[in-house]
Parts: sequence; C-alpha cells; structure tokens
Amino acid sequence: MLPFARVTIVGLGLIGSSVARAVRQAMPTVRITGYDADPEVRAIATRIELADDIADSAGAAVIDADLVMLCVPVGAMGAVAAEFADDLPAEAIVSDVGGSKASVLAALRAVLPEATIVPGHPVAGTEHSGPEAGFATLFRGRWCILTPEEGTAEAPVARLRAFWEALGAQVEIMTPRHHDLVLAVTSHVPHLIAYSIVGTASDLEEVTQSEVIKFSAGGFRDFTRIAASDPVMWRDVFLNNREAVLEILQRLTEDVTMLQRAIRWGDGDQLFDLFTRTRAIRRSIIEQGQDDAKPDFGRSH
Ligand SMILES: NC(=O)C1=CN([C@@H]2O[C@H](COP(=O)(O)OP(=O)(O)OC[C@H]3O[C@@H](n4cnc5c(N)ncnc54)[C@H](O)[C@@H]3O)[C@@H](O)[C@H]2O)C=CC1
Ligand SMILES: O=C(O)C(=O)Cc1ccc(O)cc1
Repeated sequence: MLPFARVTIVGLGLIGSSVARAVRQAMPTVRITGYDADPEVRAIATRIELADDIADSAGAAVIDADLVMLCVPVGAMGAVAAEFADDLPAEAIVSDVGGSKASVLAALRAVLPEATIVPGHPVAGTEHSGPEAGFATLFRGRWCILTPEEGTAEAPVARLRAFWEALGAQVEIMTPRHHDLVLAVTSHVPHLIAYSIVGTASDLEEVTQSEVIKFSAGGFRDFTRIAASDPVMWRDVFLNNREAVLEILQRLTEDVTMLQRAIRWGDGDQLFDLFTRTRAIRRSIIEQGQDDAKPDFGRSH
C-alpha cells in the first residue's frame, strides 16, 4: 500500500522538483499537486509537466492533500504554512525538506498548532537550483533524517519513512537539535568555509581573477562548486542554525589556530598526525558507500 495518495509539493526548485520526479517514478498513481510563489517557476513546472496540477495559491494547493511537503528556503517555511493554514485538511501530514530543523519546527508549530508535523531533511542535493535542476534519482542511496517532536504518534512517522524509502532513501530519526549539530559539522560549516575561501581568493588584489581561474587546482575547484550554491537557501540555513554553527565555528577556529602554530614552529609530526587521521576518515566514508562519486547511485548528474 502507498503511504500517501495525494501529495502537495510547495516550492518547486531543485528539491521540490526532484521529489515530484521521484514520486512520479516510484509511485506513478499518486496525484501530485505543485505550488511555487514565483509565477515563472509555476510556468516552467506546467510546461515540463512536473505535477498533475499546478495550483496558483498555497491554499488551493493543499486543499485535498494527505501529504504536504514544504520545499522552500528554511526562512520561508513559517510564512508559507501560514498562507495555507486555513485550507489544510485536518488529517493531512505536513513535512519539509529544510536543511535546518529546530527553527523550522518552531515556525511551523506556531502557525499550525493542531497539525501533524513530521519535519525531514533529505541529505542529498547539488549546487544547482530551480525546477529544471531536479532529477528523480537524487535521493537514491542517500539519508533522509526525520526529526519528529516528542510525543508524535508512530503512524505518521512510519508513513513518512515509507515515503522516503519508496524514493530510494535510507531513513534515520533524531531530535531536531541533534540534527542541527550534526549538519552544522558535516554540511553547514563546510559550505561556510567554501564561501569564505572563494571570497578570500577573489579579494586578493595581487592575484588577478584570471589567475584564480587559470591555476585553480582540484581543492579550490571543489570549493567553488559548493560556493556556487543558492545564496537565499544558504543565508537562511545560517540564520536558522546560528547556535550550532557558531559552536562548530568556535571549535574550528581553535583547531586552525593550532595548525597555524604547528606550521609556525615547524611541528611536522602534528601536521602529519592530523592528515593521517583525516585520510582514514575519507577512506571510511568511501567504504560505507556515502561518497557522491560512487557509481551505483544511478545519479543522472
Ligand atoms: N539545494 C540542496 O542541495 C538541498 C536543499 N535542501 C533544502 O530544500 C529547500 C529548498 O531548496 P532548493 O530546492 O535547493 O531551493 P530552490 O531555490 O531550487 O527552490 C526553492 C523554491 O521555493 C520557492 N519559494 C520561495 N519562497 C516561497 C514561498 N514563500 N512560497 C512558495 N514558494 C516559495 C522559490 O520560488 C523556489 O522555486 C531548502 O529549505 C533547503 O534547505 C535540502 C537538501 C539539499
Ligand atoms: O552539493 C553538495 O555538496 C551538498 O552538500 C548538497 C546539500 C546541500 C544542502 C543540504 O541540506 C544537503 C545536501
């Protein structure tokens, strides 16, 4: 049995359009309704037949949904939920894909006091955005973290789990706070470092823009890929996961200072020990099959 029959996707960018494509592929009988605040995105979604129906308001989009999946930047979650609050069917489950969880849950709960809310985060994406950047296989072999509130009934969580598993993801459950700390280390601060190093390189007056491009070796090129990620999405993630990001940045700053001292004092052993440990971490990530470059994810990008 399918976990949901009528899925509404609000926000039809990279993730929303990937959810739509993946649902079409995995559960072709599910009726998909889409909505996006941007009329241009709605027009593209209609042209590429992303959903069975593209609504022209958030309220109209949710009216007969049994799952409402919010795929907008985390700073817009509360506002869009307030738009459809009066039209949400009592038995519908509201979920989301936002990259930070505690503040999204608080924003949704504030405007949907009675609704069944099961927040989620598929840990899968790219540096691209918009409805044409999505693809059906994005979630295959990737994690999706669900962060239900304490006291949430088991049934809606089990339905969300079945939904993401049908799209090819593996599901893990944790508290919103723990999610935010883990993702601060594994995703948010790495993105901040990328934005920062690419900004630093482009600010260096003695190194011209063309030299940065011409001599960008592998490491810098990798940073430029994630530094090309959507500015609105990432601005919102940092403003919505402040506490955990600041905590990890503080630790990082201390560790960088330690490396600075090791370099200054010629402490090669300390550098060697760290680089040996980090190489082992990379190798264990690959062994666990969590590397993007692994060929059998069937990714089309
Ligand atoms: N990009 C990535 O790699 C990943 C993103 N996420 C999360 O997915 C969410 C969406 O990100 P993307 O799809 O990458 O962004 P995107 O920029 O491709 O799409 C977001 C869409 O939301 C629409 N939107 C914005 N405010 C709205 C509102 N108030 N009402 C209706 N529509 C609105 C925009 O017009 C846009 O089409 C974010 O919360 C992000 O944290 C989660 C996993 C990976
Ligand atoms: O493109 C990359 O390297 C990513 O890290 C994708 C990504 C971006 C945001 C998320 O919340 C989860 C995954």
